[in-house]
Amino acid sequence: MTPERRIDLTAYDSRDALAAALAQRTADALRSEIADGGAATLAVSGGSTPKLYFQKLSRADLDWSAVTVTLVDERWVPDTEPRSNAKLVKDNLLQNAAAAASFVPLVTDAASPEGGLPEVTERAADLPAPLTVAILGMGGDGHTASFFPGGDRLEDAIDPTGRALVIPMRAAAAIEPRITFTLPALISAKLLVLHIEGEDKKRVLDEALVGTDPLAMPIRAVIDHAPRPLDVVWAA
Ligand SMILES: O=C(O)[C@H](O)[C@@H](O)[C@H](O)[C@H](O)COP(=O)(O)O
Repeated sequence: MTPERRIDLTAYDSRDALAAALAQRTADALRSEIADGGAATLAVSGGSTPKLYFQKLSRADLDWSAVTVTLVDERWVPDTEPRSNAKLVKDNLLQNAAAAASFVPLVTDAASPEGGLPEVTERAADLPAPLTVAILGMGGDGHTASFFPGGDRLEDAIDPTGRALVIPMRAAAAIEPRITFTLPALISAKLLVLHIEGEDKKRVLDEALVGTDPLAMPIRAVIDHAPRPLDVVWAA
């Protein structure tokens, strides 16, 4: 029996309204965590969707010096490259008030994510667990993070019982070699949100909700194993 696939979808009238609301929710969660424990962690995705959200969040009034920002996943390229998620975050999120945040990159000087894995694992392990906030995106093939269909380490990455925090990933659709937080690391976040925009992505989500194979559409692994209905924010 396929587990009932449950999501909690919030549709916004505009991408601007979505970005403002998601920035507010993120800031509230970070403030609350800082008030409780003195520090907070935020893991964000790359790609084109989150740019406006980053720009709005960068102006949030909170103690950014107590926040560590990292990435849900990364392309294994220098942070000077246009394809770098670290570059996207530095150019759009680590600006304004958020410039005071710490940033933990997922790329090292190693030639490959496999070679850099020990150091990246150490960086991830040094972050307070669980993540305070993790913001996921989704590709048109139903990938999220670097959980790509056909990925060489996909089964390990989406194993809900896996012990690895981060894992290398190679897949035709990924273009570059990748490094990604794993499913257990992401679904344990105190606030986990899937941020998608456009009619096409909504159709991809609808398809993911009716099918069953997480290897075919890895977003299904997040939906199936998240400890509560996956929080989805969408605007046309
Ligand atoms: O490194 C990445 O590309 C992301 O982490 C990836 O998982 C992204 O969220 C989706 O590919 C959606 O990307 P778009 O927002 O560009 O559609």
